[in-house]
Amino acid sequence: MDRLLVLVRHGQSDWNLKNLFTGWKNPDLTEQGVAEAHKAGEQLRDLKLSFDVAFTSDLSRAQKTLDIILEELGQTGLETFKDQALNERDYGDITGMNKDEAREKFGEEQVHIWRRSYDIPPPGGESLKMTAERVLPYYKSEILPRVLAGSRTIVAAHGNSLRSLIMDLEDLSPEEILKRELGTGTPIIYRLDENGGVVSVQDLAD
Ligand SMILES: O=C(O)[C@@H](CO)OP(=O)(O)O
Repeated sequence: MDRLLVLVRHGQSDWNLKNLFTGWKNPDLTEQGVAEAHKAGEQLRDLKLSFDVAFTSDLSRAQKTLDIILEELGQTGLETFKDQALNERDYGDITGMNKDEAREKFGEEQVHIWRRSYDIPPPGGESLKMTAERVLPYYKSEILPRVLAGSRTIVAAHGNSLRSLIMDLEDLSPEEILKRELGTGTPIIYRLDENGGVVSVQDLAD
């Protein structure tokens, strides 16, 4: 049985381009982001992959990325579940702030801690651990059972919601996940065993 799980971070958003903390805000894809989503779809098509079910967040940059990928695969109208459990990590009070300006104001180290520590949240926002605490229950109750039943599954979501899932899938330590950066619009292809363990992983960025 093909237990296929493809994860893809949305293409570049307007706020990625402007270098702003984005979180739960809802900027659109840039032209480059749209192009990245088309490329992701083409890459999956070249690998002759297709899907039985899709999952995405409540945010349009991820939904549009998924739509474009499905269009490239000739699979528009595929059964799709949208849920805010897959949303980006909430950046709280620093949402909308420029990342360079935040470094000037709060210091390089503090901003790095807010962006990449495991369990220290930015003020009023979510840490990666808190993000995992909503992503993983949703993954385990809604996504994984479908993958294990043989439904080929694609998940279009966000840098940090996917990092929290990858940490669990690949059994990474908080130190290891800190260093893991996900490219915009770049699919990662997993094949799972009957218990949900990873048999193989192929990051199309490599
Ligand atoms: O701004 C954000 O919401 C995220 C993803 O773009 O940024 P970071 O890389 O700081 O986690």
